[in-house]
Amino acid sequence: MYLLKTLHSFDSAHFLAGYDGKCKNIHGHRWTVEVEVQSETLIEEGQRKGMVVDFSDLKKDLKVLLDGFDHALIIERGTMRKETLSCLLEDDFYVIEVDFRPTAENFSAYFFKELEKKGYNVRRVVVYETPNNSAIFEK
Ligand SMILES: Nc1nc2c(c(=O)[nH]1)N=C([C@H](O)[C@H](O)COP(=O)(O)OP(=O)(O)OP(=O)(O)O)CN2
Ligand SMILES: [Zn+2]
Repeated sequence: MYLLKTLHSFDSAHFLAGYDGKCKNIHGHRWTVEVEVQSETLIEEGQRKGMVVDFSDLKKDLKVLLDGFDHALIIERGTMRKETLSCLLEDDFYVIEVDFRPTAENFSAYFFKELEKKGYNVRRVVVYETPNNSAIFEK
């Protein structure tokens, strides 16, 4: 089995609603996302001969996906008072609402599925919330 690995990072703020501790407050991370794709075989012809996928394509797709979250405030839908959210949006802050609690675990599953939608045979996605703490979603 061939495995290819690449990583990319983004900076964003989040908070864990209902968390009993400091993570209930809005705070930021430099999230680093490591992606592994797999294949039993290599491409046999053309520019990508001898490759699982072209690193350039994988890097570009991962960057597009992650850059969408860069410098955003990521909020689990329904966990911020409507008025507060409206004020942030009116003042032109970049806010993204997601349908999951924004933990490293949920992000790893989310990025895994998004990359699968783009056609990659994804083996594993690791999301580092800090250099020491990471969550993994794998097949
Ligand atoms: N299993 C998980 N546990 C926690 C997650 C998570 O995504 N998955 N997330 C958090 C918070 O987001 C928090 O920011 C992490 O804080 P902490 O563990 O305290 O990490 P630090 O490195 O910032 O800790 P210091 O002790 O301040 O260095 C919590 N748990
Ligand atoms: Zn956090």
